[in-house]
Amino acid sequence: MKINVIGMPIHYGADKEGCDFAPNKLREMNIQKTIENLGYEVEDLGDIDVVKVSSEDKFQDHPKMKYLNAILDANTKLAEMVHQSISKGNFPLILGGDHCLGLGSIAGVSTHIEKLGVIWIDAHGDLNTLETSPTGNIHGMPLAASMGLGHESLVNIYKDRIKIKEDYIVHIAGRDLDEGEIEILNQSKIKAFPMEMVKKVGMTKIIEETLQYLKSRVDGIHVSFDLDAIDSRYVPGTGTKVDNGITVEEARQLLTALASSGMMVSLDFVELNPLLDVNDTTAKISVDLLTDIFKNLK
Ligand SMILES: NC(=[NH2+])NCCC[C@H](N)C(=O)O
Ligand SMILES: [Mn+2]
Ligand SMILES: [Mn+2]
Repeated sequence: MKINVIGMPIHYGADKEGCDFAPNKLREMNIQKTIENLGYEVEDLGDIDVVKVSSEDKFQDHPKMKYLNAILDANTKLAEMVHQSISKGNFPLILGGDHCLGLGSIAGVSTHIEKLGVIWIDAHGDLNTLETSPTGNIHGMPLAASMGLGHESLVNIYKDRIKIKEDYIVHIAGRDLDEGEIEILNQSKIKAFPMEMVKKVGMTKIIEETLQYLKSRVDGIHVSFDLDAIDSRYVPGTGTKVDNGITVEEARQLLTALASSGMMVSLDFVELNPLLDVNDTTAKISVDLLTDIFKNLK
């Protein structure tokens, strides 16, 4: 299997500079060589071209969603690139960038797999719509949009249709959801394993239940990993840190188990912010986790 690295240097969804530097940071840290050394052929498809918008103009396209058109444009290009990658039988590794890129990656993967499962690993819900969002930051909206909730421009990005079925979604490590997101989650068919449940039953059990749940329902799984799922004390280099999260070891256990399930078809690795990082701690954790994922990928 060939791996395609796709860089998405975007920070508009977070409205905070820094995560746009992450794809190149990971390249500098030899992510390609590291994966090649595991025996894979790796082709880096480069970066998605993200148009420049001045921060004064963030609300120019919509009064409640920041940088809307630039985000739609970049994610449409990302969706096409992911689509091409999977068409060739390759595995797309999408390096963020902020989590708005889930819009594009899921749109691209979902053109190939009718019953697409999504595992969203995140302290946040990313289940806001423009009505519920307290910030107008689009990185808080991609999961809702992918299942058909929110502004139609986000929902219908790339292809005019809903991208994933609610009951094919598993959410893990949530602990900082906005009021409106809690309502959306409770009314949805998403299978959620919030942080308190991870603490109570342990990661081994969460992995077992996640895979058991999805195996009978879906034909392939897209994993969307937000670094802030990890406890704030271990990951200084991410933009919306939350305490009481999973440990680095738990993240490794989860990601390697998903990789070895034989069902993972694509991966988002998002919200690394090199400008906030301390001595490259978070960048090193990122390379380390990615290495272990590809060591175990089946
Ligand atoms: N991908 C993320 N880190 N999302 C953080 C979202 C934070 C908050 N819920 C918002 O909508 O603004
Ligand atoms: Mn997120
Ligand atoms: Mn998050």
